[in-house]
Amino acid sequence: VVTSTLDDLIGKQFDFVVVGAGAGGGVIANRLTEDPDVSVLLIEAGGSNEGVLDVAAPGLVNLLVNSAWDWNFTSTPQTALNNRTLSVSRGFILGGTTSINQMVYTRGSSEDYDLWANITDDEGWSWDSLQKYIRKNERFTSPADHHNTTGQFDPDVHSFDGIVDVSLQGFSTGIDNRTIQTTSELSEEFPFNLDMNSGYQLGIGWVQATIGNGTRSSSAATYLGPSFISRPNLHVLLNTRVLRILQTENKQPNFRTVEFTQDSGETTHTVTASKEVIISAGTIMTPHILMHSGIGDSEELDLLGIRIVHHLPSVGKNLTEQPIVRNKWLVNSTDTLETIARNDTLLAEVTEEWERRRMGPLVDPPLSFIGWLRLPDNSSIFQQVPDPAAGPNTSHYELIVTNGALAQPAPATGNFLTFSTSVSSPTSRGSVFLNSSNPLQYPLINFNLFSTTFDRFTVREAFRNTKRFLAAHSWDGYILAPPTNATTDEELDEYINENAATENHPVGTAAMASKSAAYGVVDPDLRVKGLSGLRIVDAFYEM
Ligand SMILES: Cc1cc2nc3c(=O)[nH]c(=O)nc-3n(C[C@H](O)[C@H](O)[C@H](O)COP(=O)(O)OP(=O)(O)OC[C@H]3O[C@@H](n4cnc5c(N)ncnc54)[C@H](O)[C@@H]3O)c2cc1C
Repeated sequence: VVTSTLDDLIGKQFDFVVVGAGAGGGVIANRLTEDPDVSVLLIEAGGSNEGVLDVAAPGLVNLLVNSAWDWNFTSTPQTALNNRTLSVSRGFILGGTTSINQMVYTRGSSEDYDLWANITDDEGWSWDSLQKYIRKNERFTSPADHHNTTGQFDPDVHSFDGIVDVSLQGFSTGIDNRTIQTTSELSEEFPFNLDMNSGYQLGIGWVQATIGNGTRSSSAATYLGPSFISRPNLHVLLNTRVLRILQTENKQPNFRTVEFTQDSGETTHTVTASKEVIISAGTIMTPHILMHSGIGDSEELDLLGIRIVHHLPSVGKNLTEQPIVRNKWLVNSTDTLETIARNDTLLAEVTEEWERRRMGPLVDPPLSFIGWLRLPDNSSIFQQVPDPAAGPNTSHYELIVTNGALAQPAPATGNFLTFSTSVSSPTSRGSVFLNSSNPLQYPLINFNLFSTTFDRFTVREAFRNTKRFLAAHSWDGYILAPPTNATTDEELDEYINENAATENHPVGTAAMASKSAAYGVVDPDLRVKGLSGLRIVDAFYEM
């Protein structure tokens, strides 16, 4: 049952109540209801994804940021970025952020998972242990144009019978050959990687995206899609905002009661799970709900007049984000994204092609290659700070190659090539904290971007390295002008400070730590430390 009407649930009892239907919530509600004797209520603040063209058509993804499907959060002023505030997107719709994201299917490096296992003291989080779940999730399918994909991925590291569709690019772009040629021309610094999802991520390779038949394969379309949603034991309540989790019995510390509203707080209701509540509201809203429930740093919550029920100081701390700069080169071509974006007739034509045949430029998100790269081992930064990457085969920065400008709306004139550079192993940490004791008010999100010398050094070097990539012969005659003439550290910093944004990959505010660690929000079984009845399943990260 998918409903926005509370009356549809009258008389029903739930073993589990899951808060938030994004990546984490969709999976957990689906897996729990595999057992017909287990009943689940999944509560989502946003509305249905049904029939939303911009969500379904991958090429329209840039219209989703700052739309009605986005929570539209804003960060606090970022000191290192000329005090600019940054927009923070999160999906406000069934499927959560998987309904508005860029769909890139990135598993990460095997060393990242092994670090989780190490820190949590739980082998279950290692790369090898997680393989069976990674495979259960993935269904690798043919791209929209059904081209021959030999040499573009490694079938051995994929599964072909999971739940979420994954495919390679389905519409080739004018820069594909030049990019591939550069990986042989400059193979030492920018090697081709046949499949960056093998556990060995370093190099440049073809993007794999959570797309099937040219259509977004979100958690709403898959785990909560037609094959599962009619289960009589699965209930989804839309347009419902969870405010707090309440202590169920006066027996501390059991939290199984969820308080919510459907009319901006005018009336509130509660539902109690007979077994457990699972919060899957994401990196921004999970700590927000916990803190309003009195679970957090007691001194800090006291200042807001929130009654403390469980002192857990790590809640909302450790916010980790990957800063990105979208570097835009002016190019000598009209075969780029802006040609379609600024011509309404052409846009209507490609939209019709997508609607009728699931073909054409709208079958892909606006990127065709990704690179995961490291600073050289002898970089001067490593004389000042230890290498923060999870291991020697894990990247420090990411390159994202787009055949056009990513600005929305498209620039009025000119054609572009964007090489976005992002710090993939950032060391800056920020926090999510409350603005007031009113759970309907948005929290204060402070990423604290570029508060470390490592992040600053890496973003500068990533830009310099990108310039070397584009100086290869493969790009002869293509590039007309660089995004900036900056070359010194000071000049580059000015450019970065005006142009850096968040990559919308925040993690860490409900961090996982070992059972014995005094810090962390959840243990390796995802139970909130020191409480019973309450787990967190969303974008976590180790402290
Ligand atoms: C623009 C953009 C592009 C991205 N691109 C990529 C990409 O290409 N590849 C990739 O792997 N990742 C990408 N990401 C990140 C990725 O989508 C997220 O990391 C992931 O979806 C996080 O999953 P989650 O379950 O933690 O939270 P979400 O998917 O955000 O789910 C949380 C859900 O909880 C709901 N919720 C929150 N608060 C409440 C409340 N109080 N009451 C009820 N419901 C609530 C939300 O509405 C939402 O549905 C991108 C993100 C953005 C914004």
